Amino acid sequence: MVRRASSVPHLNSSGGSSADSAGTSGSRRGRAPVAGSRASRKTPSSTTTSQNQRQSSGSSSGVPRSRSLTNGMRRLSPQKGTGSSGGGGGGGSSRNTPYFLRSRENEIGSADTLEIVASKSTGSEECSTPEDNINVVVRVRPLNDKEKRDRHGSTLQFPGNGQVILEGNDVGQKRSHNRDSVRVFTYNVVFEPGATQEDILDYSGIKRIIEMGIEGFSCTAFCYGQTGSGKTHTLTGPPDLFIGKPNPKDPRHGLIFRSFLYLFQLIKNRKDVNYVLKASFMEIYNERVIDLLNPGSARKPLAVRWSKKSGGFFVENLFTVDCEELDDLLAVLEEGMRNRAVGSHAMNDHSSRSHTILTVHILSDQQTDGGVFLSKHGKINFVDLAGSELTKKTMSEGKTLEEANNINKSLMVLGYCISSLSDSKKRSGHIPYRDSQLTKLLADSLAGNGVTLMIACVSPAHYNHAETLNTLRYASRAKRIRTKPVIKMDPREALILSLKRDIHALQMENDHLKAALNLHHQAAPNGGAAENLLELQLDRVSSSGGGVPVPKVDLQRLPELDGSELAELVKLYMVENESLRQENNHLFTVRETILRDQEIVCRENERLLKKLEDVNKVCVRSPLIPARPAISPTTGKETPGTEIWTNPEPLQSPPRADLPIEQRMSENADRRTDTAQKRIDQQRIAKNILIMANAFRKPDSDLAKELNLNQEKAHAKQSNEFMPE
Ligand SMILES: Nc1ncnc2c1ncn2[C@@H]1O[C@H](COP(=O)(O)OP(=O)(O)OP(=O)(O)O)[C@@H](O)[C@H]1O
Repeated sequence: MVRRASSVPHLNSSGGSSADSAGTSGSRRGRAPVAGSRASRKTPSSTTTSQNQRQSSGSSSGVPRSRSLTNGMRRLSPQKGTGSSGGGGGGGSSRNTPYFLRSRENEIGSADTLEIVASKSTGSEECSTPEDNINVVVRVRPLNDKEKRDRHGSTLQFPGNGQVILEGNDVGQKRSHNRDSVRVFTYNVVFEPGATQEDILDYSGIKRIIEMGIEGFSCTAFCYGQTGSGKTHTLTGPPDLFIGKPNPKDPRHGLIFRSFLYLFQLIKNRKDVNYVLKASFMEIYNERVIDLLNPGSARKPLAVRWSKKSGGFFVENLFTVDCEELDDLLAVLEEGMRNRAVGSHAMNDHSSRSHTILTVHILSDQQTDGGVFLSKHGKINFVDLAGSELTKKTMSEGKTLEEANNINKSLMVLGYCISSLSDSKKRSGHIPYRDSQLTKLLADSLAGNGVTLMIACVSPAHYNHAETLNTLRYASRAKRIRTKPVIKMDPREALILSLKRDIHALQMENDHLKAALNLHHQAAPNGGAAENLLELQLDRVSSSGGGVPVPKVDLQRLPELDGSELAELVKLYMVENESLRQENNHLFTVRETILRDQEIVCRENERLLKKLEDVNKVCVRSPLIPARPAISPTTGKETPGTEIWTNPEPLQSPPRADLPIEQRMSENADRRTDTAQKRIDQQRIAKNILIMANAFRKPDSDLAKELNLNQEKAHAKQSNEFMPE
């Protein structure tokens, strides 16, 4: 039986355009004035809207504002497993660990680690990033009441490290001895049955997806799994949340609701960017695409077409609603949830009978430092797939059976696509996207230029062993798929931005090197040959960099420039760029010389230390001569006589196993970025130069003491920097 909302209030339409039609190129968009609330919003910012649509939009149930919602979110701290979960039976080692386990490999790139690299040679409009694997996490739901009543045990164990062990299906005495039937799967994160909805927000990688959506990437989060495994629960929470006015503080709210809060939080903090949000919500029911924001009484299906311009499929005439406020996005979610096709069968009272796709388009305009405007169009798809089902088990018949067949068929096509994409040999061949509406619309997320998170939902119960195994295999295959996320932007803007970035980076590098060398210059005013050498080098550097004129352009007028002027500007930038590069090369040569000198001094230093140690030993052995005061390797202060000099102990980081689990988890996630690495390198260089400069200044007798202390401090500081923040 299919239940639907009887009345369907309309929301603002984007003039019947497709989801793809929310183009961005070159246009300026001001942020629409923030109206008091969803109810008070009368006029859509950029769309034609009929009167009844506006009224309906205004009449949607009110939800409190983002501020109060955000405040209502509690901070997560690792929790212990509850007895009620029933999952993870026999897992032993994980019983008292947090529900989420460590991430195993690279997580999907975050907005801040993904450097935008515009293709300068072609002026391509795609700012690309390195290839990335699809991020796959697994969520295991708790045993439900019926399963507990029927005494279904758990078939899953959680050894940690992103692993899940599926026991054999041969329930009974042989189970634990039959090693062949035990399978181990590894994912980025595994959420055990006790994991909360907030855990999924915090640890699944969805936050990065949202950040990247804001940065202009095309992102997708989708839930896959058998019927009743918790997909809808994970994405939206239980269905009764959407009956009447939802309580924003309800801890059962799913990932979509929480993602909206996070999205608005991020947007609020970016005062330098103008954002325009639009949303659409559709379902694929029996291979027909229905607009959940405007299903109409006949639920007329919409056509899925190929767009030459965007190089992807899109749904024609899909409603796209302007969302100026959080409330508007929440209204879209509520509306779609009310209109989607839900049915009941033996395994789930509220089974989704369709695949749903909720898309949030994020259009942004940002003025860069140089006055250039950047327009980007990111989007985030939340996909709730209908569950695969064994019709014998669900006892589907009639309409429900037809739905089940369509669901299984489209999931099978999705499976073929995933399987082909995960196989490096088949990947370049034919991928059967066109065989189902679902795969057409997910094509970009799976193989294209998007960033994708797959949440595989499974049941721990023994009687679902086969389905759980299927899902885990499906998820493992998906994990092997590699995508290459790109930001689409205006080619002119991309080229100029990229050149300006290069110049900025080179200038920083240049300034830093100059500062480091000057430091030495000041530290050794009466230095000898080395100082002269440095001065010579610096003179050479400044004379080589001085001849290039810095282009002066009114960057506000950049869009008005014609082709030749623009080409001239680009040429100037490139010349400046080249000159800075040369200057930096010179500076690097100077640095090399200094480092070589430093090495010589270090060797001398070691020789002196050895000598000092020998002298100390002799002093200690002699009953007549009191031992010389020694220098503490840790404090650098003199210590009483009997103590002899010892080389400092190497600094040791604490054993990893002693760290709490969230720190072990963050060790992977917080791995050092290239920028951080560069910063550390720069600090290291500066420190070395300083040490050497001081060494030149001091008389020989102090050399050993001074160098040793400085090196020790530098070492300790560097070790600290290597620890995750
Ligand atoms: N992690 C969980 N914690 C508590 N209850 C859960 C969890 N996951 C699922 N459930 C409950 O299990 C039942 C089935 O979940 P849900 O409807 O989300 O499954 P589904 O995978 O979306 O199924 P279908 O494919 O049939 O739509 C619901 O009653 C839901 O509240």
